[in-house]
Amino acid sequence: MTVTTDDVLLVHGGTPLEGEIRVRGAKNLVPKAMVAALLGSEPSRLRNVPDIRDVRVVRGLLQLHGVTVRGGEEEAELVLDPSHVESANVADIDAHAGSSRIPILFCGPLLHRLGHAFIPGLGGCDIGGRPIDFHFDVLRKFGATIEKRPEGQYLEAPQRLRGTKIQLPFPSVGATEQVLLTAVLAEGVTELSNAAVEPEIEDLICVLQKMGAMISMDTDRTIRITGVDRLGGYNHRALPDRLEAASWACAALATEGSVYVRGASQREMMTFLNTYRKVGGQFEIDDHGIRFWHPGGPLKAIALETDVHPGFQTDWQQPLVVALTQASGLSIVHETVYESRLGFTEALNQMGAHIQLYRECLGGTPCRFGQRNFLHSAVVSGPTKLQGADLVIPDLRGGFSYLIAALAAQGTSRVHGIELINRGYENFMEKLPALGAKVELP
Ligand SMILES: CC(=O)N[C@H]1[C@@H](OP(=O)(O)OP(=O)(O)OC[C@H]2O[C@@H](n3ccc(=O)[nH]c3=O)[C@H](O)[C@@H]2O)O[C@H](CO)[C@@H](O)[C@@H]1O
Ligand SMILES: C=C(OP(=O)(O)O)C(=O)O
Repeated sequence: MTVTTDDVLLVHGGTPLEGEIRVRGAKNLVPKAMVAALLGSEPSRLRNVPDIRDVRVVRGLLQLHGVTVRGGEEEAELVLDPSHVESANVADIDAHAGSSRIPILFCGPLLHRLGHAFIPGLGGCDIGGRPIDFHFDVLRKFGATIEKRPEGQYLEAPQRLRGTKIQLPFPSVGATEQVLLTAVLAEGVTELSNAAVEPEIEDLICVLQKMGAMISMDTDRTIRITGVDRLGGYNHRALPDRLEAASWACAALATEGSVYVRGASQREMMTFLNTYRKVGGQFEIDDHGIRFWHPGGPLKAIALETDVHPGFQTDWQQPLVVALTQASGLSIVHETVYESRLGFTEALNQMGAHIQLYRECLGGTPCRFGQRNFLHSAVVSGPTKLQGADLVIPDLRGGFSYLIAALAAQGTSRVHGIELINRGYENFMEKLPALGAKVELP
């Protein structure tokens, strides 16, 4: 990884985080709702949009495809007008290669509108192989053809895409969204089984329904979509970012502080809240947010298994592991969604944590990774005193976890690669000092 000095944050640890911050719309919904606007024949309004890099990347991609994107009347509102997509002269799409995972979701909307699509190489966090085979299998079932080219994938729809029956091998969030964004304008009915049902997917379904789509969700992970001929625009307030909210909750716990997260919502965080309580963290919910705090005394070790919704979300795992280094006893963490999401613990060990990784499934449920030699289980023994260190951010949540560890540690840490955190945490450089964190740019 290339590290530049202007991408470094000095963190002087040992001060509890105290105060209030606000979370806006979810990183894992907002960019997809923006892509959905491409399906409409009228402008859409998206509210509660965070100023994060993944949103800026998708804004750039949409503009490249002829969508006019401007601020709305409300603060944090975007108005997306797709009237000129057909006449857009798409150039320089390669500049977006590696920026995020969202370009793959342009396939369905572009195939419907233009009959073809070009998808550059994808980015996103390096936490596993992250193949896109389900996406392409799904698109072929709708009738698309796909040609791999050195600079990306070229897709064509020789005729109108047709609804189909699909069973996902794993409830993939991205592949479920791919099906939704493609099926809504396809001819006939699509039945998707083993779908992901994360809150951000439900919110995307709400967006599509507002546009005129016909979608029903059964309790057994089956989603049925009846294609329509035309979709309008939407006016939607994005659901709050439950992942960012949980990150601040873990920061409060690990630094023995108290943080009110304005905008956090209980419904999407129930599983996290139960786990937080098991560890010994406390929270109080009101109509506008959730206050999270460390009540004093020892935290409790727990057994934790990540899973698809409604299980414990994998993106909550890394920040919580930092808090578990402060719990008394042995915590067991079994990561079942991404095969390489525990590598970030090596740096925590350099700070004084005791975390041992295992290839076996240490949770109650054997997962896809047990037989495949991946270090995907961890035993965290605590409590351990953390010391400041030189840290290089490996991925988005791992990066925020390093900030938490540096804030909880004695002494000063140099955290390299902080720009990556802007992908998913709005204004974190302002939020940290607002909570009393002693941070400075060198
Ligand atoms: C932008 C966004 O919303 N990112 C989220 C999304 O990622 P993303 O949509 O990429 O994650 P998926 O749910 O698709 O991935 C889950 C698992 O399925 C596998 N898989 C996925 C697609 C595929 O074609 N083939 C395949 O094997 C992946 O390698 C992984 O092991 O859901 C993840 C799981 O909740 C979250 O951690 C990410 O924050
Ligand atoms: C894994 C994540 O995101 P992405 O899919 O965008 O890499 C994340 O938000 O933790």
